Amino acid sequence: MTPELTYAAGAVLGLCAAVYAYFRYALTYWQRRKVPFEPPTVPFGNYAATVLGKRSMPQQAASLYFQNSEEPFIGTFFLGIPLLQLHDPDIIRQVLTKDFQDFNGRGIHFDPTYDPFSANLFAMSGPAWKNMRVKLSPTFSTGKIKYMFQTITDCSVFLAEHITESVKKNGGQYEEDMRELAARFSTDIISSVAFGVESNSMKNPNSEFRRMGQKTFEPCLDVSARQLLTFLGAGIMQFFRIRGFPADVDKFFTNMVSELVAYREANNVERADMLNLLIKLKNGGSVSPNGHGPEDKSKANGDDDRIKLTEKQIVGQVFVFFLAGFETTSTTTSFTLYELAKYPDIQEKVIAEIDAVLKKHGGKVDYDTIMDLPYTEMAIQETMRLYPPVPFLTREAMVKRQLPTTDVLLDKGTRLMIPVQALHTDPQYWPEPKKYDPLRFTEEAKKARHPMVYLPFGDGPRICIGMRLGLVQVKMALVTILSRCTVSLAPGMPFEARISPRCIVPAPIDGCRLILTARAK
Ligand code: HEM
Repeated sequence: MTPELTYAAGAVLGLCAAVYAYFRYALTYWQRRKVPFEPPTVPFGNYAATVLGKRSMPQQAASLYFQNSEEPFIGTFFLGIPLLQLHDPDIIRQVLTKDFQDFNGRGIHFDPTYDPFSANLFAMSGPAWKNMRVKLSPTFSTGKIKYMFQTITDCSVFLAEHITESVKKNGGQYEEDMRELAARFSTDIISSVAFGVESNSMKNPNSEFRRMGQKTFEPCLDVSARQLLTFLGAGIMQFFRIRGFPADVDKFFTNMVSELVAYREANNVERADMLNLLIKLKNGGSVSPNGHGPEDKSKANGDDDRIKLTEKQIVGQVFVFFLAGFETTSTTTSFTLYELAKYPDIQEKVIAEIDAVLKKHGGKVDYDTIMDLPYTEMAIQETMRLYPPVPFLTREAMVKRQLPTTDVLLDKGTRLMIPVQALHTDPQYWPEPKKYDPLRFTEEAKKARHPMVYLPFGDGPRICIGMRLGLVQVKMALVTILSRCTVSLAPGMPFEARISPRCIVPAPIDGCRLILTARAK
């Protein structure tokens, strides 16, 4: 071996030893703080199974939870990064609500200096988040959802036509992957209500919008790695200047929004969509919470309420609406249909309720019809218990302080994680947790349970801003489909869904293939 090679080999060995020593020390973080912890390994911490693609991040968090369910919290690591996993519902309540001020960040990737998309409501923290949340909240009020309802109805016409034509063409019965169909339907809705653009995904499964949606959620290595790092490895993203989304997705949305903004401003176009409201905010106004109406200048509170949105900020917000709004609702729709296909007695009750409500409202599907479906809503809630579209929540300690109700001192910047999927299936809160039973969500049953063991939309001031819109979308899809067809499992579909170990949002490995049979009229 030449002296140069010997030198290089020594340097590499030295570097490896230094990295190993760093990890060994970093991984004693919780031990040094006397926090109960699950023993980590170098270099993946407690998430080796996730990094190696064997168990998704929420599946691994659930596994850590059930190994330590008697502990109110445990110290874990993603790579060398400490992550405090909370189990006790009282501590979770304090963090999400009462002590929110000190835990208002998500601790996820946020760096607009090289990744402007990261400057979105989901990722922001502190006063900037609060200011943006105040500005955007009226966009999701009941009045605004009623205002957008016609757009949602228009999209459901395409879904209805697709189903009616397909059953007719196939002699009254046919097979469809409802996961894909629900994704196309929710892509149409969200692109209309967010951008005022007809994505045409119902008619054209290869539409640009649908392709972009697939690109952001497909279970490939690139997407999985970006998602994992976005949530758990913000520092690594920043260090290597990795963007949250592939460059072509970024470019597609940025170009589209700037063209739309320029066109609407030049032609004074007003549309019933979120972009319209964001353009108003860009031009210095606030928006009234109830309906389209004129800008509500009386709401100005004198300080930051009058700060204008920039075009980049608009892009970040509409993109996060698209992202947060389409996969969550389509996942919920398709898993609800899957469970109803498995349990015909529950399906019958949902259909009977839909029929009765349609009769009561003269066959019209308007906002009031959709809000008059309590049993269907309970079925949806039960679906989100078993398959929470956002299966964990994160928060960040914004100051050095105690973990609520304990004497554990948290450093500023400590990441906290709430394993929603695990809480939703813990037998101490949910007897027979695997059983699909909408009656878990009667008013009495809900009152009897700790509210923090069911968190499909999160809780506290950062609760999902699109919750009402999301539920309207899911109910609209169910009404449109089940008023026309019944559903049953297609041959070969497993009775217990196998969930992909590569995705953060629960994705069934076998898809959601169902048989749709035209209902006798
Ligand atoms: C079934 C449908 C949906 C589910 C299950 C869902 C779930 C969630 C969850 C769990 C959070 C985090 C809450 C927390 O940290 O406490 C969240 C945040 C958020 N969601 Fe949703 N979501 C849904 C639909 C939507 C829709 C339709 C939109 C918009 C079009 C939307 C936009 C957002 C945004 C912008 C945030 C960030 C809020 C903030 O940080 O202030 N979501 N969602």
